[in-house]
Parts: sequence; C-alpha cells; structure tokens
Amino acid sequence: MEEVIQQEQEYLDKTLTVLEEQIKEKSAACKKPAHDEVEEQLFKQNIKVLKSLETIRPRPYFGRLDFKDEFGEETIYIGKRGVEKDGDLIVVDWRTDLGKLYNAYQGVQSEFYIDNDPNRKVEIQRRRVISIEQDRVIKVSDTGTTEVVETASGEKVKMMDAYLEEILRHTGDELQLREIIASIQQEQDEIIRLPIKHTIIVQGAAGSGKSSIALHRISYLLYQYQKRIRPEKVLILAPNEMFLSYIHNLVPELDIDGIEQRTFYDWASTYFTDVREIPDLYQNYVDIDTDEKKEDRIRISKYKGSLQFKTLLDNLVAEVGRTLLPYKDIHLSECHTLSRAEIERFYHSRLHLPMNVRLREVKQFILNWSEQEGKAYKDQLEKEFETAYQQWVMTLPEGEDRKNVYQALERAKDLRLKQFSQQAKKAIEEYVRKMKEISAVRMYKNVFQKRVFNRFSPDMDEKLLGLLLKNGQKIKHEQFTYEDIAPLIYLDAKMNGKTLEYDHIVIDEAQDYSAFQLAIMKDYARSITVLGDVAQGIFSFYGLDSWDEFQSYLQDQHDVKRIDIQTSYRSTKEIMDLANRVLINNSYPYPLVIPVNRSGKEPQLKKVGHYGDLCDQMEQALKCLLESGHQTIAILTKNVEAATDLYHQLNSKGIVDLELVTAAHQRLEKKVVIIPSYLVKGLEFDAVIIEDVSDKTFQDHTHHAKMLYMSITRAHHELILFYRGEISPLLEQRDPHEPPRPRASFAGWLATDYRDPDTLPQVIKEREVVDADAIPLFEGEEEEQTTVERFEDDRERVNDFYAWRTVWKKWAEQQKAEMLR
Ligand SMILES: Nc1ncnc2c1ncn2[C@@H]1O[C@H](COP(=O)(O)OP(=O)(O)OP(=O)(O)O)[C@@H](O)[C@H]1O
Repeated sequence: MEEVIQQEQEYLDKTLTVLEEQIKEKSAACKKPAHDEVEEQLFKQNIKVLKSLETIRPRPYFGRLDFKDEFGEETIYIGKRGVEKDGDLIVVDWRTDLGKLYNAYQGVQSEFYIDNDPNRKVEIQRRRVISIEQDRVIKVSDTGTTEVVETASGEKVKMMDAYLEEILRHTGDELQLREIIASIQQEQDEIIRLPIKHTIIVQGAAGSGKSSIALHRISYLLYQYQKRIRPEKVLILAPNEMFLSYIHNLVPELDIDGIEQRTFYDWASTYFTDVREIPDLYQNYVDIDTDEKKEDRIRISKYKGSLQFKTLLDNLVAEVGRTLLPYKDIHLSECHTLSRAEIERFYHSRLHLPMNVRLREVKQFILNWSEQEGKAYKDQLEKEFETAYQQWVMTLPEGEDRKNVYQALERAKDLRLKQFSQQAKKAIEEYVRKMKEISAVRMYKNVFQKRVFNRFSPDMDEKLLGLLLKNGQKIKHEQFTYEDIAPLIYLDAKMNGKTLEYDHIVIDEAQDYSAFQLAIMKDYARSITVLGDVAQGIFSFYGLDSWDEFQSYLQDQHDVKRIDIQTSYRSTKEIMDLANRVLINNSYPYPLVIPVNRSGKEPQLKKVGHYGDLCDQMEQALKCLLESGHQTIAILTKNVEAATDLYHQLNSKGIVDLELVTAAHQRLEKKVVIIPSYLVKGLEFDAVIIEDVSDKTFQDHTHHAKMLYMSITRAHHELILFYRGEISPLLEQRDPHEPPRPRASFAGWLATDYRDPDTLPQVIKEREVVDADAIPLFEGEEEEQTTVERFEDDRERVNDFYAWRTVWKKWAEQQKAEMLR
C-alpha cells in the first residue's frame, strides 16, 4: 500500500505544480487594470478561472480510472473541474463523458460501449478513490462492488463498497447538504446526465438523493450546454427558505453560482404582486388542519390544483375573449363600414397573444381603419370641393359674390368633415367601450359562478359545486388562499403575458405542487426537471397523489422521461426498515425503499406515562445522543404549540442550547432543534426524536402515514420515538402472512373475509348495506365502475382503496405461489 500511495503522491505533486503555476499566472493577470470593455471581460473571466483554481487546489481530484479502449490503455484522474496543460488533461472534469464512465463503474459490470456503439468498447480495469489532505495522499481505495441484492426472504438491499459506506457514516457537523461528486451512483448519474431536451419526472424514495441530483444536474447542464444556457436563466425551486440555506454551500462547490434559487411562493410574487398577502403553503396547512370544515377545504383545494380547473379557465378566458367583440359592424357613414366578420378575422389571427394584448391590437386595428377611412373621406371631399369650385366658383365673375360662394363652399366642406369625424369618434368609442382590459383578479372573481361551472364543467357534482360557489364569496372579497396563487398567475399570464422565461427549471419536493402548478411552471421554461416522492406528500390537501395526471398532460407535448429510484442512502438499514414498515402498514402500492447495508442502532420505541415523564425521558435521550457525538439533532413535534411547550420544558430542565423553529423561513443554526414535522421535509439530521407516535397523532390514514414516513427518514444514524397510550397502527410489526389490512376509511365497506386469498374482496353497495347483500368487485370492469362512482366524492378514499387493492392482490398472489410451492 505504501508503494501505491507513493505513486499517487507523485502524480499529485505534478498536478499541484501545474495548479500553482496557473494560479500564479492568473493572479498576475487579475492585477492588471482593464482599459476597455474587452479587457474588462477578460478580467472577469480571469477572476472566475482563478476562483475555480483556488477552489480545487486543496483537492484537485478525487478519483482515478484505468481503462482500455480502441487506442490502448489509459489512466485518467477525475476531479470537480478539469485541469489542462499544453493540451494534456491533467485532471478530467466529472461532467465529461469520461466522468460518466467513472460513475458507471460500480464493480459489477466492467465493459461499456461509448454511445452504445459496438465498435467503441471500453474495458475498465480499475477505479480508485484517492483521499487528499494538505497536499498529501492519505488514502487510496479501489472500488469494490456496489449493487442491489435480494436476500433469501425476498428483501432488497444495496451492498456498498467501503468508500461509500465511509462517506455515509461520516455526516457533517453543519446542517448543509454535501456534494456527492466522488460517490455519485449510477442510477443517479443517469438522471444527472439526461439531455436537456427531456422533461424529467423523478420519483425517488426518501434519501435517494433527489436534492443532490437536482443540484448536480444543474452543474452538468451548465457545463455541457454552456453555449446554450446561462446560469441566470436557470431556476431551482425549493420548498422553503430553510431548505435554500441548507443547500447554500453547494452552489459554489458545484460551480453553479448565479442560478436563481427561490421558493414557489417567492417566485410567484414577482408575477403577482399581491401574493405576499396570501398565506403560504405552511400556513395553509395549519389553517386547514385546524379547520372544522377540513374535508370541505381539502376538496376545494384539490379541485383548484387540478388540470380540470386549468381547462375550465382556458375555456372561460376563450369565451370571454369572444364575447368582448360587440355583435355588430362599425358604421362611420353610409359607405364606411367595418364588418364584424372582418374584425373577427383579425381577432382570430391574434389568438396566440395574451387576451389584453390581443384586445389592444384589435383596438389599434379599428383605430387604424378609422384613420384610413377618415383620410379617404377627406380626399373624396376635396375632390367634390374641387368639382364644385370649378363649377360654381370659377364660373362667377371675380368680386364679392364669388368670394361669398367660395367661403360658403369651404364652410360646407369643414362642416361635413367635422360631422364625419364626430360620427366616427362616437361609433368607435361605442364599439370599443366593451373591449376593456381585464385584470387577472377580476377575471378570477368571475369564475366562481354557477353558470360558469354549469357551462364549462357540467358534470361537476353538486357538493363540490356548492363548496366552490361558497368559496366564491371569499374570492369576491379577495380573501385568497395558497391554492389560488397558481390560477391567479396562470390567468395573469393568459391576460397579460409572461415577462421572464427560463432555459431550465428544476423543481425539488415537487410532490407538494399540484398538477396545475407544475403545468404552469412548465410553461415558463424550455425544459424542466421535476423531482419528488409521493410517499412524502404531506400536504395532501394540495399536492400530488401520483404523477400520472401531470405525466399524461405533458406526454402529448414533450419528450417526457419518468424515472423511479428506490435506493435510499441517508439512513441506516434499521431506520429504513421501520420507514418501510409504515409504508407496508399503509398499503403503499409502489415498490418499497431499498436500504443500503449500513447497520446502526435499532430505532427505540419508548412508551411514556404522562407529559412530565415524556419530558424527563426526552431530556435523558437528548443527553445520550449528544454524548454519542451526534452533531445535528432534531426533535419533531406534531405542531408549533407542541414544539413551543417542549422547548420551554426542556429549557426549564437546564437544556438551553436548543433552537425552537416555528416557521419555514427560519434558519437552523443550533445543534439541537425542536421543530414541527411538517417543516423538516427535505432536511436531515444525525439523530431524530419524534415526540409522539401514538395512535392519536398517527392514525391509519394515508396523510398520517406520509408524515410519519417522512419524519422517520430524516435520521441518518439514530431514531427515538416516544408515545403515550397506544402506539400508532402504522408502526405495528405485522406478520407478512397476514393480509394487508384495509384502512379505516373504507374497511366498513368491504364485505368479504379478506383473509382468504382465494376469494376476491367484495364491496357492499350503499343501498345494499341494509340488506347486507355483497356485490363482487373484481369480476368485471362494470363493477369497478360502480365502485368508483360510489367513492367519487372522496379522492383520498378512492386512492386508499386502490392502493390497498393493489397491495392485497400482490399479497394474495404471493400466498398462492407459496402454497403451490
Ligand atoms: N451517491 C451518494 N453518495 C454519497 N451520499 C449520498 C449519495 N446519494 C445521496 N447521498 C446522501 O444521502 C442523503 C440524502 O440525499 P438527498 O437529501 O439528496 O435525498 P432526497 O431524495 O432529496 O431526500 P428526501 O426526499 O428524503 O428529502 C444526503 O445526506 C446525501 O448526501
């Protein structure tokens, strides 16, 4: 090993010498004053290069790849940025094709084909990770095997090589997402490097690296398409300010300075100035959660986030546009008429323009026409005057009479001209009076009318219609909520147009966007990368239940790629097993999360007696976690009130170095934070304590399961869960031979003994509940339709039901297969 380290040290020394020379050269260039614009540009470029060289100087590369291709054997070194001297690649940038080769090799497959060309075979001989500290190579490790394997019990695990394991074990001491350039996994790299033309949807398990992929992809795109896209034309949308500060350090590391980083709420306020008056997503979550009419509000919110609503707005705006043209011709005089057909023809030729702009153009068209007609009329008068002049004036002898006739003719001409222009003015004014520009807010206020829904959404059920009409009263008084932001922005764009467009938009935590919201974001960019996890969709009143609606909407117009990634890198296997247990208990219809084989402490489930007992035990748990050396710890509570109470209790016990977080715009600065669960999405901590996992806080509901799953998966290494009374059914350890249990929301409707895999479950029809007559559900399409109809008013229940049915069927098949074996 000593010998290998020595060899690697030689290459490092050589690289450092080159780097030092280049830094010296660039520093000198940066000292020269710029005299003109060209020199100024050069100066800026030199500063940029110098900064980049200084960034990589401490660790010029992280890996080495030895391979054989059609040109013979090669050795390259891979780093965050490329280094070149006299045409030689001293270090190769990870974003190049060679970098791709480095990431593709995971110790399993060793032969690759460049661009899938069978004649361009590359055989990897070695991939080595090189650790450098203070100009010394301190460690080298050749890549071992990293692959997903299936255990005897059918469980999938990703076996890691030593390097990845070490990285995942050693988390940082700050709450900052780290760059993963040196350990990008193949499935992640494939997403990072997808061509910019694709619209990408990534469904990734908690901890699968979505946020990391999002940022590394931007770095890749800016490098690969440097001539086509500029950093200031790239937007990353993050869930909140806390998250933005969490990724802050990554921006210079990944060479993506200058990109726009915002939350949707903040971004929306640049388009629609009144957004700041509207409660944000988190406030909306709390408002809805504590509202007595929660279910009604969820229905309204879901509808407003749907693509159906978007279509209704499209149709309404088109209709309003059509009716803004009066149903008549414009008459300026007997022979000066602009027909309605002509105006309509012009209007239709401008349909691609936003409505107000279109109206302005139609008005201008009418004004231009009237001006032309005015001119034509004047010419005609002049001619008539000339004839009369010749006929009446010139035939008279010179003198007073002739002068009087001439003046009378002049007056008559002026009068006729004046009359014409007054008449024309009146006709035009009357005509365009109706064609007033309409603001987005005014248009939106007019949506919530019975005749609008009857006309454009005649199939809407009565209950939803009633709720929307009632909500319309609030809209009239401009009492908007979060879900009104997307339609308002959309309408604003439809009425007035968009000012800014991006080369690329990346949306992280996209499950919390509605399909409508995602659809409008797509309109603002040439291409888009959307990443999320529907299992973590805790804002169930708004976000996505699945990607299907959005995906099929896009499919018609774009080159869409949907990719699912299931391996989770953040947490230990024990923690992920518990997270999977929540998914299983909730009949999660998608494949479970694949954990990495990084073992840690079993999560601790602790029953406590009363609140005082909880605080005592919490204090003990916290002390133990701090003594174990954990650098970042989060205590997750159900809401702000619980977080505040606990904060005061722990403070009174002498634990003072705590940070209470109650809003999404707060920055996390201390080692230990107390925070409501719904604010921690996207973040991670060495250890996590969940204050209450009782059956009261986490009931057998999908949205509770999502919250619990998301909370559990925030922990890297250790997890402690407290509960009073009974533990949540979502955490129950269940026998895999037991059938998946139907959730409370629809369990009562199932008639069959669902424990028998040979009998398909049956649903009791509502009217037949009385006579307890069961209708078989799975026998034909027709019955399925019937079921859908019955559930129709409750989307969550429909989803719960179908999710459960999918899992149940799978389970039944497994049981049958086992019996046959
Ligand atoms: N290839 C990798 N090498 C090293 N660490 C990785 C890798 N992929 C992910 N990680 C680590 O796993 C953790 C989770 O990554 P990230 O936050 O990007 O995942 P996510 O899918 O966005 O998670 P979530 O949806 O739960 O918020 C981070 O600590 C990240 O550094």
